[in-house]
Amino acid sequence: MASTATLPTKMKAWTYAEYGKSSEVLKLETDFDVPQINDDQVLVKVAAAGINPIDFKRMAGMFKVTDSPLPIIPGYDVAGVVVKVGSQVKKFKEGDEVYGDINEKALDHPTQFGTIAEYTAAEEKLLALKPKNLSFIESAGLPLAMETAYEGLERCHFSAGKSLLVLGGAGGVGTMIIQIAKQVYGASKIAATSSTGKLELLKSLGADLPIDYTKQNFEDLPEKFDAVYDAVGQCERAVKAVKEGGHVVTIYGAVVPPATLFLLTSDGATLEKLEPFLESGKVKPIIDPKGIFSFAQTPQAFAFLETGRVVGKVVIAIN
Ligand SMILES: NC(=O)C1=CN([C@@H]2O[C@H](COP(=O)(O)OP(=O)(O)OC[C@H]3O[C@@H](n4cnc5c(N)ncnc54)[C@H](OP(=O)(O)O)[C@@H]3O)[C@@H](O)[C@H]2O)C=CC1
Ligand SMILES: CC[C@H]1OC(C)=C(O)C1=O
Repeated sequence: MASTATLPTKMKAWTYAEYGKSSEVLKLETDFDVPQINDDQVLVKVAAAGINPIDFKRMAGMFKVTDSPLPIIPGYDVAGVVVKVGSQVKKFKEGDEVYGDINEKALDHPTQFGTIAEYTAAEEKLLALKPKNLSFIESAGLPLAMETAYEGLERCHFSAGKSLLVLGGAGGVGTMIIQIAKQVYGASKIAATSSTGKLELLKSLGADLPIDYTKQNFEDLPEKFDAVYDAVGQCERAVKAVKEGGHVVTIYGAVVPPATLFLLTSDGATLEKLEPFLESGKVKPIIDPKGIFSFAQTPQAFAFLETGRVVGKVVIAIN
């Protein structure tokens, strides 16, 4: 048990005390309180933090009604080392290398103390042991996007031999949807959309039919799909591409029946379920070649993610 004397009481953290654009409100604090942990939580020394669009949407105040109080440390995804465990914690001990999305419900009072900091706290049920073959940086980019990809396929009742259309195949979620549909579920055929320069990436991930949305409208194709997973907010068009009796899920924007919108539930058990596919390399973390930033470069990391053109993930190396 680390004596509390060996743990600092203050830490560096990127925070915002008002809602707004990341370029205007993000500030580096050097004496932020290290989070106190509850009995069912662990304290993690952060090695890397993954950022997601929810981070800058929340920062803009899109979800302030159900948010935690300001000032907020952004960041949902973490990879790091357990340095303290609560009295009820069973799964982890000090020194364990862990990762996860620290907010069980993305919009229901996400924690004030996010992951873009030297330390963060999380319920043990939201975390899993980091896959041994992946670095902290590779792992930090996985949790929220991979859990969203998996949950959406589950909600589509996806299964072996079925066909899938992915709208937005090159992003953090889309790159996971393609791989998981192929490697975990055994999809018979995967079509996915991106702009011209990312089509080869889609094929490398397992897409049989990459669709260049700058040249083709997927809904005009004669082929229809057992499931359509919309990760870009094109629900009205998505429902035109599904087979009779098929399923359409969306994770963003207006919902058009029979599609359904869902918000992911963060769960360490999902990470554990997918671990064999990560450790075997069948499912790989996809980080944009320009997507790794230092702690000091956090504003630049957000600026890059906010372009909406990222391939896979953006990750911030912290320790
Ligand atoms: N409901 C939920 O639980 C969740 C919702 N989300 C939301 O889902 C969306 C996707 O998240 P995430 O993958 O992290 O986002 P990213 O920022 O990683 O997505 C970037 C990618 O989107 C692609 N893209 C943008 N527009 C289109 C388009 N019209 N057609 C096809 N591809 C497009 C880009 O490819 P290109 O440059 O080729 O256009 C780019 O590679 C976000 O709005 C996010 O807020 C995410 C996670 C959970
Ligand atoms: C309503 C979708 C919202 O929730 C998450 C996690 C996002 O990224 C969103 O846009």
